[in-house]
Amino acid sequence: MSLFQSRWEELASIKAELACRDWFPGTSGNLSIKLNDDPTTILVTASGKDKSKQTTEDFILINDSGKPITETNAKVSAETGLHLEVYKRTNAGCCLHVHTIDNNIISELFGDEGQVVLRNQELIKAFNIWEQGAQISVPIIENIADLQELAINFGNAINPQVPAVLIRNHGITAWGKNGFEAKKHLEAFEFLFSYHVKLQMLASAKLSYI
Ligand SMILES: CSC[C@@H](O)[C@@H](O)C(=O)COP(=O)(O)O
Ligand SMILES: [Zn+2]
Repeated sequence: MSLFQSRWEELASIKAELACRDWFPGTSGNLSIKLNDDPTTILVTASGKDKSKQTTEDFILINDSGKPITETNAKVSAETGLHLEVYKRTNAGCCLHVHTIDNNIISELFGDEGQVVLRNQELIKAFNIWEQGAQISVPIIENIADLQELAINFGNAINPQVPAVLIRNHGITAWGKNGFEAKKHLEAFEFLFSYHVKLQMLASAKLSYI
């Protein structure tokens, strides 16, 4: 199997799994996986598609400027610029962007602080942080309509030690050195966000009964 085919299948399988979790509502979300460095080649999702469906036009091969390098009628993801920032600034091999209710609520709850600090959770070990009292701080940037400016702000917010950035009331972009690690990181962040949202809800429900 060629490298192109194996990366295509790897990304298609991640896409199918995330779709089963309902993480691509309303055609939202975009995914990418790197094939090569020097010159950089990346498979990225086509824009505006129903990401719960599998088609032969799901991914487009692009260069490090985001331009397709094979013949295609499809358009690259509107948020390709954000993926390129990740590949430029980290050792990522795969990058996943999803909109979920939990990541949107967390981004709004902590948006004014510009970060959310996650701590006291076993699953922090998914980020390869093993010490007692471990914590991880996820940057949060404002969502703006100008996607070029959004990509610049997103790139500036990247901390190579933390494999994700939240975009306020929009979604999360998480990455890893390969597809397996990117999905592991994304799932761990979403677990931690869901835990915090539910805990916060329980805390405020309890207060209102007192
Ligand atoms: C249809 S709402 C979502 C989009 O505006 C965007 O944020 C998104 O995640 C998907 O864009 P896409 O161009 O399909 O990759
Ligand atoms: Zn998006």
